[in-house]
Amino acid sequence: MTHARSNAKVSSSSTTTVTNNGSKKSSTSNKRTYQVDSPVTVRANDSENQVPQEKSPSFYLLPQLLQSDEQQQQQSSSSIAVRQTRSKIRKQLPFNTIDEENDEMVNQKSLQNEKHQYSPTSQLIFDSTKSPPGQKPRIILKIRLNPCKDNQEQTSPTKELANEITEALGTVKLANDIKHIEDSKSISSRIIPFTRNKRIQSATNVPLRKIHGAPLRGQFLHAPDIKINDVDNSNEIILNQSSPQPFPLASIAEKLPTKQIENIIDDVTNNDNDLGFLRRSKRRVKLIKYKTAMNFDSFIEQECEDGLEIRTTTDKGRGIFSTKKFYRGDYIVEYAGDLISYQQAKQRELTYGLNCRIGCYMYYFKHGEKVYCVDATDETNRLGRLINHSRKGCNCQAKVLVIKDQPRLILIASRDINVGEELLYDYGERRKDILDSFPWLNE
Ligand SMILES: C[S@@+](CC[C@H](N)C(=O)[O-])C[C@H]1O[C@@H](n2cnc3c(N)ncnc32)[C@H](O)[C@@H]1O
Repeated sequence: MTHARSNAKVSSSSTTTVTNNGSKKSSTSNKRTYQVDSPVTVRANDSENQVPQEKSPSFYLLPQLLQSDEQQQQQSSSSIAVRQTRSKIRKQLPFNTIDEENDEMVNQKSLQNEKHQYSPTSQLIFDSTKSPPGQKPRIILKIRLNPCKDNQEQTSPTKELANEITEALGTVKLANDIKHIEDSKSISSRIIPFTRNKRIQSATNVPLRKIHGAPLRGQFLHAPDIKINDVDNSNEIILNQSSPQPFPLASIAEKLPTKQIENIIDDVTNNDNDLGFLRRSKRRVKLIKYKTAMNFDSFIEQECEDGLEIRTTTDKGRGIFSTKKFYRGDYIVEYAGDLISYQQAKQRELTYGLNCRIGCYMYYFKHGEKVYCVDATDETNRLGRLINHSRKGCNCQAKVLVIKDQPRLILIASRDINVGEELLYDYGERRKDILDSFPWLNE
């Protein structure tokens, strides 16, 4: 980002609140309240119309996904094939998945009433098991609902959920074979990566869109701002010899460490002295391959800017403020703009430099061996470009995420952020002459 030019500051002392465009407000109508308290597992038969017991997480068989023994064996011998199959299936699901790499497909469904009194969440675990000889292999979609706090307005989630899945996938059959309950529990208890108080970020206002040909409902995209309660393990059953073994990858997944690859990207200004008077911020961008990258992918693809609003500040022009609580590690917003090469950016800088009214919205970063720039100079309705700088009091951090081979810049929360706080990140400028000229960069 260039700081040698003056910026288009909006100077106003009023505290105007401008919410982002209406699209963010759209799909909150589909809200319901459900409660399920004790995990009861139900599974397996072809009766389409039976509804699992009230207050029960349930298993659903996806018949169209059942494979032959031969296919199953082939898959067992090849983890790549397994991943491909799962990836294929994932694309058919009407909701996002996370943790794909670990062979676990956990989906979060947000179910909450309008006053946000309830925060039950279902987890959908995609569980492929190795079938015992003579039995058909199966793929199970398991839905587990966390208890909600209040007891009002309880309805059965399972039927509605089944309807929604059916709507999206075409054929889903409710499962009802109680005799396999213990096997299923054994499998699930080994596969479900329940983390204590794990929290999944919400973006409940994301409108209905189509991705991979399947409709995505807002509430399926991301779970609400809740903590997933500890699992009641009282019903956990230890896997016994006669139980079907968990799918190999699934059991390995438990032991896998979080796959986090961190590359501290060199300061791009280090090997670039030819910009002359056009100085750029020194930025250090962490490239992180998120284990939950799929989750962030959808935030980016849906242009999610939930929980943010523009306000005019007294001394920094416009700024972005939170309208909801963010937690450390949460996706905040994409620094959206034109992704251009270093050479193109140089050209644009020269043009912009001629006009002192153009502010600095160019974010340079190195990805792999290449230097890129996201040029957000054009006035758009995207909010990332309006986030101001703070060195000492920043609460966001820039990251590079690769989507479809393209580096994307996002800002995530570097600490918990309360409602009403201004979002700030460190522009990274450390050169003395620049800091002398723009003292606010030091603050
Ligand atoms: C990416 S823009 C941020 C949005 C900008 N405030 C606006 O109204 O368009 C960066 C510019 O905002 C201003 N800015 C950002 N952080 C600031 C700070 N801490 N103090 C003063 N000005 C700041 C500077 O003019 C900077 O060049």
